[in-house]
Amino acid sequence: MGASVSVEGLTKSFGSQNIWRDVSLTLPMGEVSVLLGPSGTGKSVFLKTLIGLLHPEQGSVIIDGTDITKCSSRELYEIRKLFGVLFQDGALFGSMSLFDNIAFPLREHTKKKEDDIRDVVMEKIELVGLTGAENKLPGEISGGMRKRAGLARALVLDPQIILCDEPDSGLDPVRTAYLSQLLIDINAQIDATILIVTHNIQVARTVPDNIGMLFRKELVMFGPREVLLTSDEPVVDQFLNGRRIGPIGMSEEKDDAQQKREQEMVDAGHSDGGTAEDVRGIVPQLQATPGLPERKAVARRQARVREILHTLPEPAQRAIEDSFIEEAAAQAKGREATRLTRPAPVWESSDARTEQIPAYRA
Ligand SMILES: Nc1ncnc2c1ncn2[C@@H]1O[C@H](COP(=O)(O)OP(=O)(O)OP(=O)(O)O)[C@@H](O)[C@H]1O
Repeated sequence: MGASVSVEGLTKSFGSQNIWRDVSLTLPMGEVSVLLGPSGTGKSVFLKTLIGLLHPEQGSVIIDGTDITKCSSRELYEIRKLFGVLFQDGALFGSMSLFDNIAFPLREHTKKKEDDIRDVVMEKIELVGLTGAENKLPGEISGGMRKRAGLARALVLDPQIILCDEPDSGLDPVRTAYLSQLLIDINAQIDATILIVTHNIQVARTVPDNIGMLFRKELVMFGPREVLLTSDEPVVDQFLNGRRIGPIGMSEEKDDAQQKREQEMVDAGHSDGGTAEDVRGIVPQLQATPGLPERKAVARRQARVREILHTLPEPAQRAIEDSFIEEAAAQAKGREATRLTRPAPVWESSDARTEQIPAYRA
């Protein structure tokens, strides 16, 4: 089971520039969460604060019972072993091969022999579809490959908490789909607590159990996907629909005059940049690959939603109840697919791997 992550009253500034203030949330243990927000709202700063790379001015970050804003550097070193982090740029050492980059945490934090390290590293390299590229330097491969190498490195210590900063940026849609499936499958297998920062609306709508939104230096909302995907909160609505109309502007927040001008243009027939269809609503969540354990996170999240269902607007209640029925049907189909086929996950069978994940090849 993943470790718990709880932040309370967190405030971060750089000099006189306040990034966000009074952020409180708990990442539900063993569930997948996504953090959204316009560029520059401090999502990466938030991830770095969770692992103690940046120090907040106020508030606490409790990881597995320890407040890392106040603990000793020795304790922080131990706590960091719980984490696997995929940084935005992959953060690989430029002078080391991919193999050595991925082996680095094992050599640094464990006493494993080189043979065992090789087994773990090659397993993770296969998992992310980089077999054959292990001797290359980061400068010799594409940005998407660097990203996948960063993910392999984030997974080598079998982390209880996985933080991914824009894992999909620089990836094509097919690889993004594989990556989304991979994160869901990892969660099904080890029940890790996962936090993903992304701008990808498709990922935000189909992958996480919980969604949070940073805007105007505050955490606007954080909660189960059912609640956010049916929310009328203007910022959430605008962001999930990728529209210009709404409180989010190109640089900072918009003033009323600009909002009015944009609304007039849309009323006159000019596209607002979103799709014609309203993409809000609860779309089915990605299921673990048939053959893997069912995700325990789903039942835990639905139980939380049931507790607050009566507090939500009527249309949201109806949409959520329908989504529960759909989810139960999808899970039943998954169980049936498992019973009929019992396929190994794609990366566990070498034959299947070559057949099924060519898209991950270098
Ligand atoms: N070490 C630092 N020193 C000073 N300012 C910083 C530092 N790190 C980040 N910032 C500032 O904090 C703000 C938030 O940056 P951050 O990278 O967290 O945004 P973000 O929401 O992740 O953006 P994007 O979606 O574009 O990646 C930016 O104004 C950035 O310049």
